[in-house]
Amino acid sequence: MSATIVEKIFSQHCKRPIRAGRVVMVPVDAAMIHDITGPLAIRVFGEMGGERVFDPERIIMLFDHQVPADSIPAAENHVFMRRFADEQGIRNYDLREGVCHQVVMEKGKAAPGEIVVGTDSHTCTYGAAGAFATGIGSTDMGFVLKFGALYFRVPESILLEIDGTFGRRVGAKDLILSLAGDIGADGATYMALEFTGRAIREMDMAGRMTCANMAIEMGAKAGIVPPDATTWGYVTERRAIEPFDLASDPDASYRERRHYDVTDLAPQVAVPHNVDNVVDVTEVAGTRIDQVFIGSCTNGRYEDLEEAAEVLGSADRFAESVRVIVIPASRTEYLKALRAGLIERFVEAGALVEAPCCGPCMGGAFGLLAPGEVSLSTSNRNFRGRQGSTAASVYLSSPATAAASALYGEITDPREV
Ligand SMILES: CC(C)[C@H](C(=O)O)[C@@H](O)C(=O)O
Ligand code: SF4
Repeated sequence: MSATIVEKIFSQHCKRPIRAGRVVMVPVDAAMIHDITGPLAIRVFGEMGGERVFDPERIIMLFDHQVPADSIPAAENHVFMRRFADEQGIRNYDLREGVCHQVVMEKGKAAPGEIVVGTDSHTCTYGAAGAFATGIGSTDMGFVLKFGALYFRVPESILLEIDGTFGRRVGAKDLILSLAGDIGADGATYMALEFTGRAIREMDMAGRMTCANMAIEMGAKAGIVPPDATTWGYVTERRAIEPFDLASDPDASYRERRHYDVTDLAPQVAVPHNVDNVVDVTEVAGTRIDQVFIGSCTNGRYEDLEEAAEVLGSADRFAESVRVIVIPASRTEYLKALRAGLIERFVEAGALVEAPCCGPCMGGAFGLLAPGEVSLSTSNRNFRGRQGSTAASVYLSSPATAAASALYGEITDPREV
């Protein structure tokens, strides 16, 4: 019987054929917790009588939302989590390595065919590695920490066939914003989005991560890119694993099949205050902005910084009227950008370059907006109040559009720079 890639992943974990709609208890291959959601998960683990975690090697703990600690309660959370890591022997790597999703991917902790959970909604990012990855609540995570397994209702899938080739300065972020605009913030609720087609096949891992990352912005349980040579190249560089075939059967049963072509796609912008409120950049060009944020688990990779630096070109400075905040998503990405001279260019041009963390993305740590201020951000959410005052406005775009806009102090079409 034919199956989607998601049904195959669940079937392999259950060792019997499983189709969408079934509720099954499955073992997870890895579990990620961070500084905001981790403490509650650890407490639930304790309340369940948990003494030892199911496997310290499969648990990834990271600090990213509030680092360095921006309040005494945040510092207390960090202490609590460090103590738990020591007690349990959770020693994957430095807790301050960077934004959780970037770190899980770059350390090879998610691989094709695996099931990975995390107490963060953008855990779906690891679908770029061909894993079924999804965000779960801290209570569920308490159970996972103890038992290494969780109940799932196996989701139906929507097949996205994305054809064409991107125009100059248009890419993965523009695609995923346009999909959010078309499908809507709740258009894929509890489904898996399967990304296929030429535009995806030709996309690098950074772009695939940007796409999978935002599956949740359409309500999806997961986003997944069937593994190909690009995926295996990335994963085998990071862990010892033999490539194998894993793809949906051509006659698999989908909830829906949708076709798109990126050839004529313009740079996209999500306008306040919803991610699915998406327009071509030309419709909002000229909107004055106070802050630009280039970073986050959506667009804080080396490739994103390179895209922004390319738009900056040989210009002396970003516009005086704009605060430009650049945050590489991890220490590894930071070092790559540093060694390539990108960080130097951003600092010369007037940007504030911060150490890897979530930064202003969630308005948690710093970079907050005052009432009436406007931000353009390469992150994934522009909800009211997300980056500070509820009377501020957040627009979302690609790194190229963000850099072009930072140069002129207003939303700018990067194709014109
Ligand atoms: C803090 C965390 C629970 C949250 C999430 O789950 O996504 C955050 O990362 C976000 O982006 O809003
Ligand atoms: S960078 Fe933003 S979206 Fe990503 S995990 Fe951090 S707060 Fe959430």
